[in-house]
Amino acid sequence: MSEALAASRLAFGYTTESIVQDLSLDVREGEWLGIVGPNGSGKSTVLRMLARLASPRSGEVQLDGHNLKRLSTKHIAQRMTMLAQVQEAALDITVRDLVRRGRHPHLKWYEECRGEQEDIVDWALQVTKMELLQHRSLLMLSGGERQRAWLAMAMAQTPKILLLDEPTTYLDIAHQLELMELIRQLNQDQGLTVVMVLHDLNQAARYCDRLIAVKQGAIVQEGTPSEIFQPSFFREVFGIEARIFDDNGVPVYMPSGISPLESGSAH
Ligand SMILES: Nc1ncnc2c1ncn2[C@@H]1O[C@H](COP(=O)(O)OP(=O)(O)OP(=O)(O)O)[C@@H](O)[C@H]1O
Repeated sequence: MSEALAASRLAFGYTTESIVQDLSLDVREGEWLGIVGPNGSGKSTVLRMLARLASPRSGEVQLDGHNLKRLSTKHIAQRMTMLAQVQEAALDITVRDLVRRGRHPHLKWYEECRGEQEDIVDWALQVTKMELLQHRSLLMLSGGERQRAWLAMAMAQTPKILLLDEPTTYLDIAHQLELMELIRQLNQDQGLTVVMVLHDLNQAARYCDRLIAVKQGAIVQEGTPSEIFQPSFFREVFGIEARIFDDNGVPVYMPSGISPLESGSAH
């Protein structure tokens, strides 16, 4: 399997203080990679660098073997899209118009979104279950509905690589599972490469092929969910004690308390 994205020796900081240091990772084509770690550890920053929304102080990201810095925005948008953690303030446009924006990278400047393009918009609305709300303004949606509208836009972009930052935050449990199942379907049927920051570690273990744990701007552990889910992982990365169970081959953890030694030092 070839690499869809490769980051080498990334460093980032807003001030002289480092937020990310010497971080390298590869994302294979068709893989579902989960990024986990405590609050403020640098997960969103890493994702933003992979999407070229943040420029590394040093190091580089390659998309399909090409330095991201040298690719056009349009080329990148045809290959990859990112659904950010907190969407910008709601716009007064309809859900359908938002989703149509997902087609822009695939249109010539003079082309309008119609015909086959509109079929893709219909498909994106359908798979995200937003058909009934498509004529509603974004201003008149709940947080979860708005989240799904942005996901529909990302789907309409028909990316090969989807980057998501805690996409389930505003969703109730049924919509969380629907979203994860939808992404699984796209991942398995269409080979969509997925990189996802997730706080729910049990969901991460259930869906991701591989996990990387980030702490203080560096990768501290990496492996399949079964390799990663050990009491020492929860203690060292999150500062908690946990028991691990097996649910038909999927590891599941149950927290039992704050680790005495790690207490207060997880962040
Ligand atoms: N605009 C900014 N200016 C200065 N520092 C920032 C800025 N944005 C983020 N940071 C800091 O960078 C660090 C990493 O933030 P980042 O959002 O990448 O963490 P995260 O692991 O995604 O956190 P969370 O799980 O809370 O979403 C944090 O310490 C945060 O306070």
